[in-house]
Amino acid sequence: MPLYAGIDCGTQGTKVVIIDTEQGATLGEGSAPHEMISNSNGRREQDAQWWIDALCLAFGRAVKAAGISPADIAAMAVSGQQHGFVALDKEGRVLRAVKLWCDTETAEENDRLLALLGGVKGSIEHLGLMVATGYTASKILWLKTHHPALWQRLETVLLPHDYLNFWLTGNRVAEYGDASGSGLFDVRRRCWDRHTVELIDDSGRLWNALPPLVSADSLIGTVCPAAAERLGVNVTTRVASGGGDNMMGAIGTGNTRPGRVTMSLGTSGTLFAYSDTPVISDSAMIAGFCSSNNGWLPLICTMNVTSATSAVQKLFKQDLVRFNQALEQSEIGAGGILMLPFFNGERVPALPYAKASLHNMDTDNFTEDNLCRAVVESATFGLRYGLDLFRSQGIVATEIRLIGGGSKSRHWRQMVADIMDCPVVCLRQNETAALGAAIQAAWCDGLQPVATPGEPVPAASDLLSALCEKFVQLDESTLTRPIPRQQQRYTDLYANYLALLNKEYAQVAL
Ligand SMILES: Nc1ncnc2c1ncn2[C@@H]1O[C@H](COP(=O)(O)OP(=O)(O)O)[C@@H](O)[C@H]1O
Ligand SMILES: O=C(CO)[C@@H](O)[C@H](O)COP(=O)(O)O
Repeated sequence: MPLYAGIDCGTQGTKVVIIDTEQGATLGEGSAPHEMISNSNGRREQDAQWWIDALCLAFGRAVKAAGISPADIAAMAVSGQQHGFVALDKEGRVLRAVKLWCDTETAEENDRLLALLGGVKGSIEHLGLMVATGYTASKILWLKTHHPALWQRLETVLLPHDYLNFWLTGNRVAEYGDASGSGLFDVRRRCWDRHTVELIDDSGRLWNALPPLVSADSLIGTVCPAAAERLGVNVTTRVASGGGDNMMGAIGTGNTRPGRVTMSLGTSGTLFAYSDTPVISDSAMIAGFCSSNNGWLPLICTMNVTSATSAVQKLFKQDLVRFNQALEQSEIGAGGILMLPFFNGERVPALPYAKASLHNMDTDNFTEDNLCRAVVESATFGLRYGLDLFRSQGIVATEIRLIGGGSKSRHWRQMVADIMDCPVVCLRQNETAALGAAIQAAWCDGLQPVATPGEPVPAASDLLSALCEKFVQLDESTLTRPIPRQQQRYTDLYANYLALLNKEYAQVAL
């Protein structure tokens, strides 16, 4: 049985999807949550061991749901939240808690690095993108500055998905798509950028700590005995390159060729579109990352989507049913309340030091329902800001493929359609990053000459298209079109949001 597993280590949890390529079916899914260490300095960290424990739990649940023996899984791949910094010592021990993509404690180090690179222009010249707070590079400079003793023990720099690959196989490698979000990688030449690396550290320690790069269509090894025992798989189970979660979300939404736009309403909000050629945009806010199918993936990321909505949900001790009720019961515009949802600083626009704020409250509109609506509207306005940047680069969205936890809410889907003035649709398989990883595992495995003895190895892009065709299906029941009256109302409200943003952050070029 040709079975493949996809593992997605997201911010809030790990999800696993198991597929059967012969039947073209998803057999089972499992998930397990993660904790987060945070403080008001912008610290956002996780213990790498939590990911392994969640992986094992979610994997076991998916295997059980699929009703298969894990020993029958031919290959697997890992998708991971981007930009985290896993620092390993020589023995493969993790040196400290992992700073995540949403950590803004290293904003100062990012400012320093950006200045050393020669500002936005210099950063784009060297890397093809602007280093942003949240990327791995400033976290490395932070470790060197604040923890010199740990710095002396740094042997390898890994991203979250690379670390899980290391746990699975014992191999320390990186893959182009995820590596392109490190801030140490030249997206045009697809290699580590020595100049940037040496601005952080010219002793050779950092350069030597960067793992070799592999292309997205590679297998990186087989499962090592310790991991095989915990997962119940064979030591012959192959592990594919894997990639960043947005890169895998692109595969899992069929966004593997130009002309499609995916939007994710996860802990972060993202917007991305595939390109066959490097995308060095006029706007430094668009990150021209590489994809995890050997192309490019221009991407916009906002830091406050379900992280912001869950903060309000938690405040009112609501479950998701009650939260959605609040969206249903409140009116467009939240009675006039406007929020800037920057609980966590922000990447797009580049406001790493920003804090969230509420505006325009009076005794009438200050209700639980309005506050719930205000946070969802503001998080969605943040993505509209991103979509306008895409549109200004000629990236056309005629239909948005909507993924991430928030896309499960029909009220939120309607809001996205109205605010973006574009139809939106979800996928039948909601865990698109985990599905993308499972597809990538099948893809890499299918490209091996030994996989189908005697038969020619298919062209890489043909095989990937065929797999996407088989597994990526739109859920037509979620197709949501803009409602003209609501869309018009949101045009005005979005203008108010932009005016507020400009007023509050006039000192920043927005
Ligand atoms: N029906 C829903 N309505 C609103 N928000 C939802 C709904 N279902 C899930 N979510 C939000 O989505 C979040 C999880 O999103 P997800 O994309 O899985 O996160 P990540 O990949 O960043 O870990 C949950 O914490 C919750 O806030
Ligand atoms: O930083 C980015 C993209 O540049 C984030 O999108 C992370 O990759 C985290 O993703 P989720 O946990 O929200 O899926």
